[in-house]
Amino acid sequence: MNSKKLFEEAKKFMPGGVNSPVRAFEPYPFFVERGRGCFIYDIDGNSYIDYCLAYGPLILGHAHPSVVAAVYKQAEKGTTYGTPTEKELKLAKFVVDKVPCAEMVRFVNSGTEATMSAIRLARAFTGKEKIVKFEGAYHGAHDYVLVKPGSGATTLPDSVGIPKETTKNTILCTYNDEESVINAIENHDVAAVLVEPVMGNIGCIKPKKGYLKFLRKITKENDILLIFDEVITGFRLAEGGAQEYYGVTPDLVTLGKVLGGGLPIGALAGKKEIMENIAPSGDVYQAGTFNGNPMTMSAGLATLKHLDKKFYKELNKKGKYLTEGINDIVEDVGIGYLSSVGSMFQIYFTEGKVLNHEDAKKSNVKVFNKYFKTLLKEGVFVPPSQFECCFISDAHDYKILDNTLEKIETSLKKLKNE
Ligand SMILES: Cc1ncc(COP(=O)(O)O)c(C=O)c1O
Ligand SMILES: N[C@H](C=O)CCC(=O)O
Repeated sequence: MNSKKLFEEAKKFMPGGVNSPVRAFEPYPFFVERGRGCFIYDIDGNSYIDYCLAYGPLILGHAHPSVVAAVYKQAEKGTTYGTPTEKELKLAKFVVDKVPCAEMVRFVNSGTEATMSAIRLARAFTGKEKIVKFEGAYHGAHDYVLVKPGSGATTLPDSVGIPKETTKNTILCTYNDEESVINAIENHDVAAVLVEPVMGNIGCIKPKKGYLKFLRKITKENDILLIFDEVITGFRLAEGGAQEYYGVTPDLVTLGKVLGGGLPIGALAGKKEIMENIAPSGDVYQAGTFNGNPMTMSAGLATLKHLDKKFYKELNKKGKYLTEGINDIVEDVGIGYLSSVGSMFQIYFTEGKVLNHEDAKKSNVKVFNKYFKTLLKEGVFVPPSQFECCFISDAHDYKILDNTLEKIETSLKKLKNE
């Protein structure tokens, strides 16, 4: 069966034919046969250079030999026990060692669980209920944060099925804008400011100079916890994530993606005095059958052992090479606006800078969709939405990057001439 037929069949058995909305694109998503290095192969015999990388986790590329070996070795010993293993301790020590704000860690199974638990913890610790979130930021698919979210929900109305009682405590602010945060804090008793330090679910938007420092200062002065949602940026921008990259230390961090080496994971970490409020040492309930799963811990450890300072220097150098190349193309051809940081990037089809959700939403989605389809035909897979972010892995070499630049140029020239 080919992808088209499988998708028709899948729609009969799974809502929309997929298990996460962003995966469904027109006319049908390709069904994957396998992945290797920077390539993903579909069941129809096509291969693509992959810049989606499963939405971020695959920093070493697909099926890295040391990750495969670690997972295989663990599988032979059992896949889950419901009782502690030394691997959890090793990964927790790794996080504490590398991530500036992390003194203790709780492993969960997804970024969604991580932010949900971090908010609960922040509310318990501060005794307050309101949280600030930014328009266009995505923190997973739970009720507290599905208010003007990014990612697959960007172009949809806010999800139905969420009680108003739940979201009345979620205060929306504008990213890269000081005034909206000052107003929110003046008018509400805020427990926590939750921010993606780099917005990675509305494309890719960097914090303007000093913005994260401003958030740190204003939260500290008002007894508000600052939570960095580093599900994307954690172990992506630097060993210590965005907090190391930008030199701003939050009170709590949520992690996921890269940390699990391609297996499902989430984590929350932070100062000991806050983290010790989590059960069983404290009264904030958090639990999970698969928390700290040994398969995930193995994949995480096998991945993180490659991620030292030298690794990020090289990865970010590749990021600079590719994005400078794209920027030149965008300027020469006269279409698109590139936004990037480290090994993360996105092209918007809009005039002027993209500093927040509103700017991003001005992008011409129809043009983006054409760009996506042309690139796919050329053998390059970027996430199928304007409001997702592209990633580079260690497996993308310079020859591949040059090849990608040629294909992006072809695709943008086609669009320009239409
Ligand atoms: C910044 C951010 N937070 C939270 C999440 C939720 O993570 P998950 O999809 O693992 O639940 C995501 C991605 O989905 C994310 O990008
Ligand atoms: N933007 C999301 C995570 O970063 C994409 C993953 C998903 O929702 O399937």
